[in-house]
Amino acid sequence: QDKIYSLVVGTYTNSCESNGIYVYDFSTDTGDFSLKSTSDKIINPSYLTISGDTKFLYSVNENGADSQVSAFGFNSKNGKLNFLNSQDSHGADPCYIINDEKNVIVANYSGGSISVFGKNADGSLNKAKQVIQHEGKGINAQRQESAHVHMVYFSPDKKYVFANDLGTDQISVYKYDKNAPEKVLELKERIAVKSGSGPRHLTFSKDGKFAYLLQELDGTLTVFKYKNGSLKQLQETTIVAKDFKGENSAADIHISPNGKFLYATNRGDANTINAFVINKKGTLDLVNQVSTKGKGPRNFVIDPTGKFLLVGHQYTNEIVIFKIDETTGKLSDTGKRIELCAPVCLVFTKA
Ligand SMILES: O=C1O[C@H](COP(=O)(O)O)[C@@H](O)[C@H](O)[C@H]1O
Repeated sequence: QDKIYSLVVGTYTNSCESNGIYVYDFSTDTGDFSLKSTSDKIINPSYLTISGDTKFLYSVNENGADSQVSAFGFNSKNGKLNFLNSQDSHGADPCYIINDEKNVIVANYSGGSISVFGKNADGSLNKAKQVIQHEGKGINAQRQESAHVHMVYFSPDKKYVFANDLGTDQISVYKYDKNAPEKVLELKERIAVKSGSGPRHLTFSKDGKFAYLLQELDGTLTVFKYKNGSLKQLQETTIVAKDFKGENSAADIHISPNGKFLYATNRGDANTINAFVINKKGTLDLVNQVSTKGKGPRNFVIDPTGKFLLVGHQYTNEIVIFKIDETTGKLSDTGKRIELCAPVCLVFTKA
């Protein structure tokens, strides 16, 4: 019997014809899929997050200075979305969103800020209860002219929130108090990373002892030992091939559910994905680099059973489905494609 999960995809709606959010059934036995529902037409729900009980979905609506954050009721069986409400994002171009049972937290890229929204019992969102403005710049005049928060991410124990700022080359570590009426986030420290590298996405090892940071502007991949909100650098490697010439635009990073392999993508002129083995010390050994078979691999996801890796291509308008070799970590193209406009965020949840 097939194991079926829901695959939920957030898209841009301003570059081609898209309703916004698309929900598919996905078989982790075969890699086959079928569309089961879409949202009504909404503006650029490029990033989304689903509540732990799968009853609610929260998305950003990237729209310059007029950006919003939206709440939906979600039926993970039939994929139906029921719009609840929207709130001002309090920062231009929100590009990452996370949630727990109490709050929704958003990274505003162009605005360089973080906003925290309390949840109501019916899943809808209150107005922002905390907005933190990052300040500063970096050495890359075009891309680092001001703060650009690219990701907010819970620590494995959810006691901290990490905020990667591409504009200032810093990871800000915030203590997280989910029950606080206003001051949910309190700055613990700011960690400087390589100048001009542009911190973008990070992930933690399965045992929570290591963190892996992907830097967009130069393709650096930094490995840290992690404990109680503190990061200690262990290794600095790269996703850029030695002979590569062209623009880098590193994008996304994830670890396989068995904890053995780490994958990271590069956009720009590369459009590649690197596979690494995570060794016992938490550091990375390169397995190989392959083409993602499209342009603009903005995000990717690994199915919950670890058999398939799906890459969303923002510019070639399709999700490419790779099979993972569970012994070596190598990817092979299944030839299966999900065609849709400008896919960005891919999330698996129970069906
Ligand atoms: O300038 C912008 O950049 C952010 C981040 O884009 P990314 O492709 O590097 O992830 C984007 O979310 C926003 O729409 C855009 O205005």
